[in-house]
Amino acid sequence: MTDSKILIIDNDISSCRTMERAIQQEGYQAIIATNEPDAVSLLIKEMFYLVFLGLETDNNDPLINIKSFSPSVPIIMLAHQGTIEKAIDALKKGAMDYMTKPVNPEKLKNILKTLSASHKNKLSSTQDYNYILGETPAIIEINRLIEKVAATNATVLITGESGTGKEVAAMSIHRASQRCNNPFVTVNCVALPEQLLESELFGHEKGAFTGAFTKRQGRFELAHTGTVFLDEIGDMPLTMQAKLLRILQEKSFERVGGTETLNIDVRVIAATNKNLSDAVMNGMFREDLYYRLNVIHIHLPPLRERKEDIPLLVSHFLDKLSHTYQAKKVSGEAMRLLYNYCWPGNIREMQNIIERAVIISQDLEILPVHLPPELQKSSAATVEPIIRLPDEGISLVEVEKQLIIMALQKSKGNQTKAAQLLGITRSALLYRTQKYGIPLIT
Ligand SMILES: Nc1ncnc2c1ncn2[C@@H]1O[C@H](COP(=O)(O)OP(=O)(O)OP(=O)(O)O)[C@@H](O)[C@H]1O
Repeated sequence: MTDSKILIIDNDISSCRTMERAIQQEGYQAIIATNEPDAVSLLIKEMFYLVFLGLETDNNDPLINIKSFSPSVPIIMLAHQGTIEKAIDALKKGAMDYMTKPVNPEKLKNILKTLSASHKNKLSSTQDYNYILGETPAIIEINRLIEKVAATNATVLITGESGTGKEVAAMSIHRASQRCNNPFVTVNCVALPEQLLESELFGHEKGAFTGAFTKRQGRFELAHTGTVFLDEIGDMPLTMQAKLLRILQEKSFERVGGTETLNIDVRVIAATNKNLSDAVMNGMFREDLYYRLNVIHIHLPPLRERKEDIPLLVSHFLDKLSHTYQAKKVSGEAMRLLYNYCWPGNIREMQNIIERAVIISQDLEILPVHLPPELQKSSAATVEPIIRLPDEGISLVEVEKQLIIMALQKSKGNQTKAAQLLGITRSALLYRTQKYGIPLIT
């Protein structure tokens, strides 16, 4: 079971064995990796409940490396008296906690008990919002869709601007599916040059090209019985698109330089922030592949189109950060700035801004001064008077009606754009048009 595996990464084998015994006594399975490459290949293949990371493996920041392969796994640093400062630094980079060596088995067991209790709490609180955190109608609908598609093996295409949570959605589908205890393997199609991407996806045989000293399994093979998440699919080179199409159609492939045909059972979820139908028209994306991928389409709206979720997301991030830093709350004025901002980097940007604010505020409260200048600017722009107040006064209802009509005219009747111009959701716009009897066709 996924939840029962704990990975120990440390080159101090006798310490690993002590930890292994304590872990087993608590009913978990311990897996030991004595070097970073072994650890990475385990992290690609399996999902772990927890990782212990010894600082002796520290050459090119293994913490960051592990987080890139397994972003959500909690990591506990193992530190010597002399390396405690480094361990504290690791906490700032996202490690959950640290233990000093020699490891005290009782302390280790306590950590496992605390984690298990907080895991149970987390599970009961995540049930409130199911998969994607949010209460706006669009997110409720997406969560329903995630639940439905999770029960199938259908290919899913997830679209949305950068930072809207496409990977979170893909992972949610995997976790809610029958494949949840099998691998979830991510490939970022834009991060790798074409030749490397091919070997990364399909693996290679020994001697397939200069530098291929050993046989290597590709991500599809590693994901057998699980899910492959192809991020930034819109940037996949055309030659690779043809090979991907074959995998989707025939569920088979050959390693680079190999003749043996391998059959695999994987579910494919792809994501892009590009407009794939435009790419098809421009000849940059294969039409047949587009239809193959687009069996189920999930579109994640940008944060500015679901502003009502902003306070909920802010408190979610504050809550998460309170495990590492002192618990803080956001002042009313700062919340207003957060609400008014247009969030071009979406939820990722919000997460960074809240983390920065939590770190720099000395107080228990986050104030406007702790937010970056662009948020203050956006607020100044929104308060700039755009409507003149006549001497005889004007009713607010009338102002709202006029603004809605202006937004619909400006967007040439496009409801999504009009809602964007007003900083409200499309359903909030439709509600208001109905309330005031404003016709939708302008
Ligand atoms: N609904 C959500 N609740 C909490 N955190 C979220 C949510 N959606 C996204 N995030 C967080 O926002 C960040 C960006 O999410 P993610 O990587 O899934 O976005 P993306 O759309 O795949 O971005 P990109 O296109 O740049 O790859 C992550 O740190 C993720 O944990």
